[in-house]
Amino acid sequence: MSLSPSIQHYINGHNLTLTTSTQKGRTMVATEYHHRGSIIITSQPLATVSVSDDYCQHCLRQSRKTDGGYTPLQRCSRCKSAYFCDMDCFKSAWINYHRYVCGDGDWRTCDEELLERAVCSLIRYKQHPYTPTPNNLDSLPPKETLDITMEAFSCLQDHLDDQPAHITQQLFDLADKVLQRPYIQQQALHYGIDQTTLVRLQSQFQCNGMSVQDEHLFVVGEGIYPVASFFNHSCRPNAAAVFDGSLLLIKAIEPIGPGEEITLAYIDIGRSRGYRQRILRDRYFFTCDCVRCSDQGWLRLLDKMVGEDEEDEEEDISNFVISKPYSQQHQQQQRRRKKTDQLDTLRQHINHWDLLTLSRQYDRLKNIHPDPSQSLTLGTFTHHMLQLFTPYVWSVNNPTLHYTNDQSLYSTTSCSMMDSIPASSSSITNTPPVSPSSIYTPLPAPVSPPHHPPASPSSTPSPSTSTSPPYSSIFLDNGFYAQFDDPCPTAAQPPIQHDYQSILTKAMETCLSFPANPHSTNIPSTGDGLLSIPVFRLSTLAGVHHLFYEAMENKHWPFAVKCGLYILIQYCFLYPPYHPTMAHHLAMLAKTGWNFIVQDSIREKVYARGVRRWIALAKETAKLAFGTRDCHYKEAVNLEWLFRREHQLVLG
Ligand SMILES: C[S@@+](CC[C@H](N)C(=O)[O-])C[C@H]1O[C@@H](n2cnc3c(N)ncnc32)[C@H](O)[C@@H]1O
Repeated sequence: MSLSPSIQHYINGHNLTLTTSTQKGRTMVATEYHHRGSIIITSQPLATVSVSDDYCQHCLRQSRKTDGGYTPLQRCSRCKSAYFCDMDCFKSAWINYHRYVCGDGDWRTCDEELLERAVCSLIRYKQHPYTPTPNNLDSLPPKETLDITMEAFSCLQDHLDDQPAHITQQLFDLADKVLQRPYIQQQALHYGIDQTTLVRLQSQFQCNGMSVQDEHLFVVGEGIYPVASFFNHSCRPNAAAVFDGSLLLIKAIEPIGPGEEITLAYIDIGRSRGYRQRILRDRYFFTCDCVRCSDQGWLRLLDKMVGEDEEDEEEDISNFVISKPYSQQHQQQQRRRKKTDQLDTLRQHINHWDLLTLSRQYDRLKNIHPDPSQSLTLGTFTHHMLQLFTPYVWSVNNPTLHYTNDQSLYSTTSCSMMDSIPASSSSITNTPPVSPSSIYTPLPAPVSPPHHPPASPSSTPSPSTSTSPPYSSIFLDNGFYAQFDDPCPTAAQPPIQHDYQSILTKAMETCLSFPANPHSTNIPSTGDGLLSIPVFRLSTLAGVHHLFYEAMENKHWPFAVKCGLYILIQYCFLYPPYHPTMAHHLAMLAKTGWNFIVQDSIREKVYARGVRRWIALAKETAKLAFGTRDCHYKEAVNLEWLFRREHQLVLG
């Protein structure tokens, strides 16, 4: 379907263009350079549904920040069941939808409410068509007016012909039900909105709907975002959707050059290949051919490495079946027992993992490898991969980060932090651990070219002869530099590749060379008397996630730090370095690490280096993934300030 001139103008005004391909349909392509962290375009919702009473039903914010702090949500005084930020949100919600359903006592499914809301929006638009003001036509970048949202909506793909018959029947049933609502019936008839229209709408929702997330990546609602729906999917996307309330922002998580397609991930890319393919096929009706899914793609080894997690998926699916036959129940019991056993084994690995010894042993100047004849433990896997990944995965990706041999690591006079110091922190004299409430942020269900020229072998300092190791710093572009006690890539051992793809490829090949790869039938012992576990597998990651939250709740920081480090390594494989999920995890790791060293007044320098690294990476990643107004960034700035202020006290 061809696009109207106003949508074309809107898209072109954001340095984008829509091309068409036979394989993917419309494809959003950059016409200019979009730098990493920039907002490519925003998208207004046509309709949203909040899935929790903790969020405003209109703007999907949890509570609104005012000068006096946070204002709690207000309950509708009539129905006492709907919550809103304030009178403005309440009035808008009332006009759009709430007035029809307030106090009617009916329970609606999410799909049903979304359909009703969308139909109400359509009717309202037909009643009051939008007239553009000259201002809107001239502004650059152009604003998303209501007619742009509605026009984009009118040409969304629907894949109605691809729907199986039984699903189409369900769509017809719901369409019937919604058309009988008194507040829809007459108006729908008047404007020619019939059953077929509603069936098509639902099919459009299926392949264009988006989950709305809060700043902690919790799903808080579902929404239809017509402009954002022009973007295609990739399991290695170069852009990500983040939300400011109900407004969707598409952010570049990679530098995107003119002519490059801009892609989002429709599903969690932390899931297995089988899971992703199934959802993309059943819900979006296509087979993904991205760099991770295609046999020729540079990331093709990843899914081989992390394996399938069919068991977990089967469990997810069978939880929806209310009455299960005996054999199914028995199978479920067995699976639960297996899961408990798996968690016990993981706990043993983590308890056995000596963080201090392994941190010193796997020093980046020593070229220590785990024994290739024995399977990896969680600890040896994590420390071995840490050598390859951090901070190199970030530094090769970001031209504003670079290395130096500056040795003024602990000097508080070496740079000005004043711009970043939070006003409230200046009076702190004795720093407590970071408030647990700010750290209990559950994970979601459950981010180029080389910038460092390869060094000639002769320029690589030898670890054994080097008296002053080539420690490195990373400069952040706001004038502050966060220094890393890590050798420059040219000096690090095992050798660091000089571009992102090579780092990941090398890491995947390294992992797969160990006997504990997920496809080994006969996994040897770990050499530590521990049961072998498939360390790179997604089911192991899921287990460690579980233990991470458990440890944070119990304020068991050393245990939590180890889980957090392992999860970080897995995320380095699964997510691009500036992906929101990565930023969120780094923020938690930084807080966990800080609590670890502060609570027990730990003085080991190797720990301080680690914590400083996580804080700096959390700040850097949050800034680009979410922006500087986001809570992750502000928390990292606070932590950074605390760290610099307190490290003298903590470390002596
Ligand atoms: C949200 S729309 C994206 C825009 C769409 N290409 C269009 O023309 O409107 C989702 C649909 O686009 C197509 N699509 C998205 N990503 C794709 C991909 N990586 N490969 C093939 N088709 C894709 C599928 O048909 C999917 O159902």
